Amino acid sequence: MKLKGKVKKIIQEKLSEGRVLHFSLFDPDKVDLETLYSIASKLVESGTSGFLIGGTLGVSKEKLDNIIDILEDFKVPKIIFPSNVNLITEKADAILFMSLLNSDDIYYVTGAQLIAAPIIKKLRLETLSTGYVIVGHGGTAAHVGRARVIPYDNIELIVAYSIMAELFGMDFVYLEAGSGAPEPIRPYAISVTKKYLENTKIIVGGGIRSEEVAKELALAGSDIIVTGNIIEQNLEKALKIVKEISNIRR
Ligand SMILES: CC(C)=CCC/C(C)=C/CC/C(C)=C/CC/C(C)=C/COP(=O)(O)OP(=O)(O)O
Ligand SMILES: O=P(O)(O)OC[C@@H](O)CO
Ligand SMILES: [Mg+2]
Repeated sequence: MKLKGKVKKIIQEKLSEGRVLHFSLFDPDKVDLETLYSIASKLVESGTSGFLIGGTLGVSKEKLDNIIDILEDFKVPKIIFPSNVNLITEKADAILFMSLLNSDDIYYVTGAQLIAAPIIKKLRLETLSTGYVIVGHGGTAAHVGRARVIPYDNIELIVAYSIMAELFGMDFVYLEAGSGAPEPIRPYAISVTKKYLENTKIIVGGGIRSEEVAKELALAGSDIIVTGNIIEQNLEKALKIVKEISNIRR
């Protein structure tokens, strides 16, 4: 189902009900196209609120388009999680229009966004403006994005970057520990950051592999929790995480 132009509204409505959202990340370089539909339907049944589609290495627009075609029927938004300008497709409902705020490479701060902006405008693709901030382990995204990775326990820097995102008027700040990170963003970092933000919502992802951690991050103030690897590695566990998050009311 096409949800273009309605994605931000859907997210805001769900958050205003006191809910915490779960987004499922599909990495086009890793998903098995044979099982994708059934995995997606189990995730939707368990309460996932969105599909993030994106990856760092090995991701082509063709792979991206194939995945969105398979996910088309689901009544949850298909949102591009871009690693570069080649991953813009009108098949998606929205794109995280993101800037890697702690990158040392201007390309990932405003360079890719300059190229992408006119294309996105022409395609009338809905944008979720996002300050992408890589913390801790960082993973492939940190390497490719030449991020000056913030230590897990440097709360002051995490807060400062999050305030930056808000002062830029961004819809979201995405606190990223990196795909497959050995440990996730600290709940304490979330709860402190939450105190400083009025409008910008917090997305957290990277290394979230248990219901307990997901619940802690949700109760600490995360608005959207993203899991990727656990879906690929242990679907049962992933579904438990989605259910745990979906049952939370703040
Ligand atoms: C706005 C547009 C079109 C582009 C912006 C591009 C930016 C800012 C990129 C930041 C740096 C970067 C490489 C981000 C990747 C984000 C992402 C898709 C992470 C998930 O990647 P996984 O594929 O799960 O990680 P692995 O490759 O380690 O599996
Ligand atoms: O794959 P995981 O470790 O769940 O991370 C999700 C996302 O934050 C990766 O960019
Ligand atoms: Mg990948």
